[in-house]
Amino acid sequence: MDATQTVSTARTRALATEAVHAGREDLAGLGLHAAPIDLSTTYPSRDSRGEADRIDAFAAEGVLDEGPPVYARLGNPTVARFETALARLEGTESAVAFASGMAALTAVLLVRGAAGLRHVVAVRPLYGCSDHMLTAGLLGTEVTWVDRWDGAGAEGPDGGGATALGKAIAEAVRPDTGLVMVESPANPTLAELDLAAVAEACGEVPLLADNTFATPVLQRPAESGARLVLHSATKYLGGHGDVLGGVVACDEEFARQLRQVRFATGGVLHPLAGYLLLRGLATLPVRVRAASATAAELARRLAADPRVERVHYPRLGGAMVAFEVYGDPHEVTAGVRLITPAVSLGSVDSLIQHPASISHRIVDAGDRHSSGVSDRLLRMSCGLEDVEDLWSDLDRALGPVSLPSADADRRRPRGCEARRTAGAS
Ligand code: MET
Repeated sequence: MDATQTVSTARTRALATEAVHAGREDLAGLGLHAAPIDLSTTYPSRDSRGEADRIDAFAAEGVLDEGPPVYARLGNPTVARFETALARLEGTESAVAFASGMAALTAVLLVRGAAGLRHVVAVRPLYGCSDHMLTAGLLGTEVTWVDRWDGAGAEGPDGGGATALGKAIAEAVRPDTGLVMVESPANPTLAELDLAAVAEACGEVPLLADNTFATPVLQRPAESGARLVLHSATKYLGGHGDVLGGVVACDEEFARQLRQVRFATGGVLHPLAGYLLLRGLATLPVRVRAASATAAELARRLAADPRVERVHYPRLGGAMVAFEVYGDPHEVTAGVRLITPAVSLGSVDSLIQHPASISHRIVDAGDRHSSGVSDRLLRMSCGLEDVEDLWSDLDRALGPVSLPSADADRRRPRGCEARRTAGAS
């Protein structure tokens, strides 16, 4: 594979600088400013023997030596630039990009399944389709759910629940466990967990942390011991709601296996998507910080609003807010005019959706409820609009104040009290 794909995990430059320059270091030498988009599906060579050797090496090792990738399903130079940049931001050796976040998760499960390690330990809530893939055993996997609410009270990194959750995970691990999977902050409740404690509890089993909501701007799970960092790149990495993609940041050994699965299954990222994702990374720190400030302010206002029963906002911060209304949540999604009523997240414009109807519809209602996904929960992705305009839209959509007696303590935003400043450096 292209030499730029494997990078040193030691980052010497600040995150904002890497976001703009990683994966592009050779451009000036090429006489270019913007990254070139290579749309080739195949790559000519008059040396068939040489190509045979390179294909053998890829089949055995998941790595191509220098030179063109033979065929676009093995690799693509534009996509490789995005992979290099994302690996640098997450502080991992490598990254492997896919057509979507679900294609990326599929590849991870196939890698482990192929090694005979078909058992997965997972913590709810997870994104609805991830939950469904594991619950239904679509890829021949078997899942043991460890519910973060079960007796642990493990709602935050600082709670004693971290130990209980770690214990529950360690107890759930079997000889055929190939993966432990978590989200923090989780989709859609924004529940957090102590990634370092979970990684420790995993022992030798790789921990996959979905970092889609936090992004490497707020949190780098590899530094806490996660071997695999998953992103739906469709969200904050792309940042403009116009590109679908997924990526796994990890060590080079795992990356080689992922590339082999990607070649076999064909879930490749399109080069144009690779270009857009690379471009999206350049503004990631600025977008995430600006949208997070807006989200924190909206969380504060929602928490003080008598029409809102409960607000979920991570201690870590971030641009997502979830809240439970006393009234009909469907009326709120129907009532917004500036905010887009749509699933997905991470775009420059704000989106709101009802998880029980869309993102988590496919999860059994009982499992949704027991993992804290109430039918009255709304999930909002804050964009870059002015906070006052967003608030007036939400305020109008929430409708008239007609109250059950509101318990101020219940309405306090979870996590806000102990919220840390995002430490992106
Ligand atoms: C197809 S529904 C969900 C899309 C996206 N993963 C979200 O959580 O919004």
